[in-house]
Amino acid sequence: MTAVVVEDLYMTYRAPIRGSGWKETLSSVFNRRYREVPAVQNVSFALAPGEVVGFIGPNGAGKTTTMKILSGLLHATSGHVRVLGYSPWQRRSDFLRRIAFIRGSQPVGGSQELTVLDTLQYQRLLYDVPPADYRRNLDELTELLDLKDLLQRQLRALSLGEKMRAGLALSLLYRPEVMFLDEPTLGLDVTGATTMRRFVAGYAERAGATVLLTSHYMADVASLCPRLVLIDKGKVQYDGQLDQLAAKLSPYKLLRLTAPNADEERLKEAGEVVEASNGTWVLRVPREEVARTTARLLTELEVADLAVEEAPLEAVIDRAYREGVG
Ligand SMILES: Nc1ncnc2c1ncn2[C@@H]1O[C@H](COP(=O)(O)OP(=O)(O)OP(=O)(O)O)[C@@H](O)[C@H]1O
Repeated sequence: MTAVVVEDLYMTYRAPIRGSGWKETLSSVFNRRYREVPAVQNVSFALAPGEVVGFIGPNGAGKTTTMKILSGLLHATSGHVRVLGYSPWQRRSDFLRRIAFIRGSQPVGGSQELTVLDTLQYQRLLYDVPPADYRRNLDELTELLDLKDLLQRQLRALSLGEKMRAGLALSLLYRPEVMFLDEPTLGLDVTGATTMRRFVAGYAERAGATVLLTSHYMADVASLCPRLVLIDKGKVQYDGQLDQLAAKLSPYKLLRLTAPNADEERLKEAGEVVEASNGTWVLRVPREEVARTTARLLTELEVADLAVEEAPLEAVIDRAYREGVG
């Protein structure tokens, strides 16, 4: 059984055309015209239960639209979508109890005057969480998300990182089996983002949850997602393993070499020098020549340390966005 199935998904928004200037604005009130904005075109992919998959693409690629369709907030123009066997747009309560859609840009909705604890209790009633499960889950989430000092505070008084932790607790209180995470580390500091990643990975593993995650931060993708679905202009450009994408798009590897007495001119013959400081060099070497170049450097130089690294993921993804995956 697959957790999420998307086949031939299309979504077109109907956006009103508004004129500029008061005359045109007034006339567009009485004489409405619309234009069709294609957001998702022929998207297909499937997620197995327990898979954690990165859903990435440049701004406006169609990621949030797809997630809104998968969580039932939007009805697709056409195509076939199933999440845990349900049609999401029907928004049946038993479906909603098994999924969570968490957005870094709006981590907690509802009244901002309520305290975190009140909101959690309200959530318990809304999602019909049995009292014993509620207490157990709340204790666990309080510990893992460091919520103790936040429980009595009003939502409106929380920082972005604190709101995100509260938002996660609200969504995970009912133990969803599928999570759609839309930029969960948006605006978080380094520690906040690391906590978030660790928490998501831990929850997915413990609960066996399926996770589809969008992020513009490659550190999220690299640390959480062995598989990527890359979309651009509403179409899937790549669906496969992250490391295979890196191998395909980056014909180079980096050799990080510490050799205090090395001659830079000699190193330039081995590869392009991209960094040099205090006896440590980073050379960019064509992938197919890495083994030969490494062996040569080790025999010719007095090498204190040598490591072979993949090109940074940012560079790989930037290339995928600019030039396509091909
Ligand atoms: N309510 C709407 N009405 C009209 N067009 C929309 C609407 N929402 C999104 N779009 C358009 O649909 C396309 C896809 O938008 P979407 O928000 O899904 O992209 P995204 O990949 O999530 O982008 P980002 O990374 O910037 O959040 C864009 O061209 C966007 O302008």
